[in-house]
Amino acid sequence: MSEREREIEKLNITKVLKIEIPIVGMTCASCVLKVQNNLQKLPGVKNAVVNLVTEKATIEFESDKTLNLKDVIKSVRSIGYDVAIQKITIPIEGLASASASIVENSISKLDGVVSVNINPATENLTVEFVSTLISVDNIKSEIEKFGFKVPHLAEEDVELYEEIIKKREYEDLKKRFIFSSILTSLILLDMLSHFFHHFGDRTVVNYILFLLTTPVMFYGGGKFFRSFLAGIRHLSVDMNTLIAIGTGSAYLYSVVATFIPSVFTSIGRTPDVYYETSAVIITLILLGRLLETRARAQTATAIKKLSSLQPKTATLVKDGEEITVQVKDIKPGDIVLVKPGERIPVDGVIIEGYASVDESVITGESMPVEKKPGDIVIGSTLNKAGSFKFRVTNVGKDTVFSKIIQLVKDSLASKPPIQKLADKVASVFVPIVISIATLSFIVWYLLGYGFTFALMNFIATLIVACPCALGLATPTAIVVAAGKSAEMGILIKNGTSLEVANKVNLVVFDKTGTITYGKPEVTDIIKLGNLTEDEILRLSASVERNSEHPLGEAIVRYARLRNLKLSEPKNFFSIPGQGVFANVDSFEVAVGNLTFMLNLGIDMKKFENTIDILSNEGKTPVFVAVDRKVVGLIAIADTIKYDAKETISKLKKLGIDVALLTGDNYKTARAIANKIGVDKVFAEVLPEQKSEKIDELKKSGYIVAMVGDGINDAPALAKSDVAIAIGSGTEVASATADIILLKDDIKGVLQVIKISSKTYKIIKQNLFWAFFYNIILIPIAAGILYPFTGLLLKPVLASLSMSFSSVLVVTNSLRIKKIKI
Ligand SMILES: Nc1ncnc2c1ncn2[C@@H]1O[C@H](COP(=O)(O)OP(=O)(O)OP(=O)(O)O)[C@@H](O)[C@H]1O
Ligand SMILES: [Cu+]
Ligand SMILES: [Mg+2]
Repeated sequence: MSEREREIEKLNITKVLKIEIPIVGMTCASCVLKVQNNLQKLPGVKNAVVNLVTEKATIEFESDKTLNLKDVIKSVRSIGYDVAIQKITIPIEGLASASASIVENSISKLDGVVSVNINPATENLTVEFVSTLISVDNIKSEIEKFGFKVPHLAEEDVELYEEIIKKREYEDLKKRFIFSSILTSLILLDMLSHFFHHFGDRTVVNYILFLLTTPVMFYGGGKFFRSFLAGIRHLSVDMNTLIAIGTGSAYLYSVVATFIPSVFTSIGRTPDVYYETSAVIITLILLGRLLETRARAQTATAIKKLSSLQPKTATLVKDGEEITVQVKDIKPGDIVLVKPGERIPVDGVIIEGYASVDESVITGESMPVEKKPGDIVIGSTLNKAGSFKFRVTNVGKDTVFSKIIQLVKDSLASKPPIQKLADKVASVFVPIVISIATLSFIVWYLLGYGFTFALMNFIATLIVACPCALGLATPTAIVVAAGKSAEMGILIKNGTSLEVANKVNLVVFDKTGTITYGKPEVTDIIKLGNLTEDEILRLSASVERNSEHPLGEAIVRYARLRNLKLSEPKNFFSIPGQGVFANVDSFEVAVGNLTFMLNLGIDMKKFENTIDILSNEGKTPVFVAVDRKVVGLIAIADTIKYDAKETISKLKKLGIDVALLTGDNYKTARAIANKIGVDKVFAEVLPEQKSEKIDELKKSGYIVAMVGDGINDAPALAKSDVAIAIGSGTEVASATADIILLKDDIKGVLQVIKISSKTYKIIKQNLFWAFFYNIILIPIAAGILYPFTGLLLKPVLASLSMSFSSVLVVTNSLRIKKIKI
């Protein structure tokens, strides 16, 4: 069983619920791990994944257990981080103190509500809640249940709220940075001028430096120390530990030297101070975080843009009148009017009028699609011209567009294997670094290089080793890649497939509906007996009426086109991969391929030539036998997709093998394969054998991407290493696939492979920078090269390079946006 099959099975057995919680205050890979591990310890939690870029924890838990939000918050807070909690104050008219407690009670029981507080004096209700779990509207309608009137609240959008928190955090960071940098420049000014050293009293200077540095430490770097202290209580270490120990040790030493210099003078040492080291490091780290936050915000722009495309209001037609309503109030069955230039609010079926719809938000294809009554329209797509009414089918979370956004968001909560490895390393990294730094301090001190020298190496080692970039390496790349591909109409459901897609060396294409448009048409009718063409067609179409096979549909359609009157088939049965059989009028009619005819005991020798001629043209010959006698042959052909040939030659140029997999006869398949430049053809494969074929290919050493329609080909897709479902724009969720191409052409396969290899390359570069770079610099910072070359890494340089490495990693990830395909 493949990992995916196992996953599907797992999902079926115990129903797993998933919630998303926004977390604030995480800075690095070890923070992510700490939060993850802590959440995982909560009872009932099956899995917790934290994304540093979206700053969300996705918690999966068994549905028969309830997850207490308070426990989640407690668990997050206990290690020094916080859940982003939104607070809203709602004025409620006539809230008597008697009913107040009832309202308070029922609201506090809602999922996602953290606390409720009623102030009877001001008639205000204050609710703290987690915006990913409950909306202001939910709270509002709960209050209204008790008959209170809630005034119109400012349209509080969940996404928007997250922006506000992020912005507030950013502004806060900026304030701290500006404050620290001013004080730090004063400190450096003093250092450079040596003014006071020449003219002033040394202790006075130290006092001034103390006064300048202390606010930098505890206001500027306050967060690092708070998280450090919270971490100590749980014996957990992270980036903050390194920064706090590094800058704290220099600071503490200086404080002692300033206030009780006798401690040092008594053992014959000068009471030196290192205030500037601490201040500069803190300021540089703040600068790095500031730049990184800015770059990080850009990584998710594509996804944000996607969410912002959902319209807020719509025109509802009710009793002949047009009223403007909120989109969230629309229900299935409602009739909605859409005018030119408007976005279609939800999914539905046109009942009146015509439209020319730009579906690029879904498919990435900007050519408008013409729509008429009976056609499906998808919410959030743009009506360019024409105005129409449609009946609503899906609203809210059920719309295609919401499902797409959800899939994109889900993909951000998954980690590719390469990151799991990095996580493992990160979890042991910090304690190891602390040991190395301590060891280097002891060694240098014992070797007699002096206290200052030992201390500076100690600090430099701690700071340069900070793994903050490690936590950004993968998620930033994945967020950019997910956004970029969504823009092109590609949904990558998980990080693993992104990693595997990059290693694929064989792409297997299903034929019907994948290489071809899947709308086969009758091209020839050949008489092989006494019946007329129309009679051959009428009898076969009468049988195929009951078949759902595209070939059958083509025959029926053609018969209808010729206005033939079809009969009712009796005793219908179909044999997958062969054909169909039924009694029509007084005849026994069989319609199917050569195998089917042979199985019916019909001698087919004399038709071999005809079969060859048609097959070599890429047509599928379908025989019609009446009372076990072949009376005719219907040739059916499907159009090859316009971009098949080009895409396949580009895939081959990348060194990837390409194969065609079909139930159709070998010659027809071969002819089509030749037209598009495919060498490997697996034909006459019965539907249930397709997955065995994939298995076989995998065993022979291929890493197989299977491209199919996601519905008929589900078993074969499930077996492949990377399952790519094509053109299932409206079936987003049902498709068994890792990657969904929303557009009905096959270029997407090439794009997927290019995006994944680019992303994977960037992730590898990022991990290298974030990690090996640290590993190389740690020994240098610890002073290993000093005895041979005199090379050392000053603490200030160490903090520059650490800050630089996270900015570099994020900026590098942004390069995925620019990929050209
Ligand atoms: N309803 C039918 N009417 C006529 N022929 C049929 C029917 N069903 C199957 N066949 C015959 O069996 C063959 C194999 O069918 P199958 O559904 O396995 O593959 P396919 O649809 O032709 O191709 P692909 O595997 O690429 O989807 C068809 O090519 C056709 O010759
Ligand atoms: Cu760091
Ligand atoms: Mg088929």
